[in-house]
Amino acid sequence: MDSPIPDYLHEVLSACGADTSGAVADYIPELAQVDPDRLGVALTTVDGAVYEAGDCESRFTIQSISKPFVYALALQQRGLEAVLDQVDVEPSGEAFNELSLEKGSGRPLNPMINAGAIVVHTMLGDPGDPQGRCDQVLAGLSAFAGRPLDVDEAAYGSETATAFRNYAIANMLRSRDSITEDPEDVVAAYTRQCSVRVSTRDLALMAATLANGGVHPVSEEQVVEEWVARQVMSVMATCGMYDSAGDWISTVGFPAKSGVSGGIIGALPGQLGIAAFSPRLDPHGSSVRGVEVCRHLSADMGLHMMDAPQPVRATIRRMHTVQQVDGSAAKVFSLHGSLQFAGTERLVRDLAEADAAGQLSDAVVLDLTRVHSINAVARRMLLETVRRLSVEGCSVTVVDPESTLPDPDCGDGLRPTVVGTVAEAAALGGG
Ligand SMILES: NC(=O)CC[C@H](N)C(=O)O
Repeated sequence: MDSPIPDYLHEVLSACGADTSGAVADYIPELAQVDPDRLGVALTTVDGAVYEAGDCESRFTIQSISKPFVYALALQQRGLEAVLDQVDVEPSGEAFNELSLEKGSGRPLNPMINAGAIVVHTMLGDPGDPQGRCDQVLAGLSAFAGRPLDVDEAAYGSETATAFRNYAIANMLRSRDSITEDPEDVVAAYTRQCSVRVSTRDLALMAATLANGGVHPVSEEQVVEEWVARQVMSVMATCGMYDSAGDWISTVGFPAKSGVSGGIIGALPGQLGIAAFSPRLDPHGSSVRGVEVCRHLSADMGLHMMDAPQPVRATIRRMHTVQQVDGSAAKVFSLHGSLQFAGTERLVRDLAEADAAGQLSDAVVLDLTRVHSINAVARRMLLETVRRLSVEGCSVTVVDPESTLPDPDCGDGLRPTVVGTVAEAAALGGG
């Protein structure tokens, strides 16, 4: 059987392909030369499956899509505090190339607009070493892509010759000591960052690395730590689409970043990296058809982050009573799915209510056979509940054949009995 997913992606491209509105960026002369009809989409799961349709192999310059990744590298190298000290994380509601700084602090508003990205760029490597910085940027972006990338020298030359706006921004930053090097050198190095060549497929893998907590889905390299990926995706969600960020997050609903060469990425934490490419841009500087492709994917595939997940009561699959060897009854709570705060709260509440109503027998069995993961807060809540029940004289047995709750230490020297099946729990009970 062939997977239906590539066929679906082809359908999305046909649905979006007819729209020829917008215009290629021409403030960078080299970008005005590209074939405006190119269109591609790629989707990568966090375990490394890549699906693509259309033009996914041809290369284009990464432009502003470099910003979240270089922000990630700076966070990893300098730490959150040091980076926040220089660049805030507030949506600007302005165009990407606005000459603006935050009132009061004088910092650029966020790292997704040029002012912020230029400062973040200078935070990598050793001060006064633009060459070393460019090497680090290229190595870092390559690690995110999982293959060695290169720089499009023609695009680089073309942009540095016409980067008047960025020179103005860099001079503004220099006048406030937000950057300390020569503004022209800084713009040149930042422009090299924007001129790194990628394919749509590369971008999908880079986005998937963020979605996968900083680990590349194929090379399995931990490119940045999990907290870094979280910080970057948060800022992409609020600032990645510049002055259309609010519309984007309410309609499409996943963290994203666009660039003036026509690329756009989306990262859905724990699930997917998405990339689309089509050079004609809307007035915000984002790909017209790339945005449309993302809208389709989000609507068809249910990718909006704010879509309510399954009702939490689903955590308790079944509640029943079993007879133990000594003839007494034990209450069995069979749980399933992935335990987080809300689902575990429901279990704790049911236990507390049953206890208060005198309906809880002296033996309780927590059956985790069908639970596939327990996060940190759910673990703490479960162990504390076991501890409290034990202190009240209730014997708690945990059925955990796959060790989903390893080392169940409740504190105070208390540990529940752990067995592999409910039958084993009943065979132990009361005896
Ligand atoms: N939005 C973008 O992609 C802008 C990147 C471009 N290199 C610039 O700085 O102007």
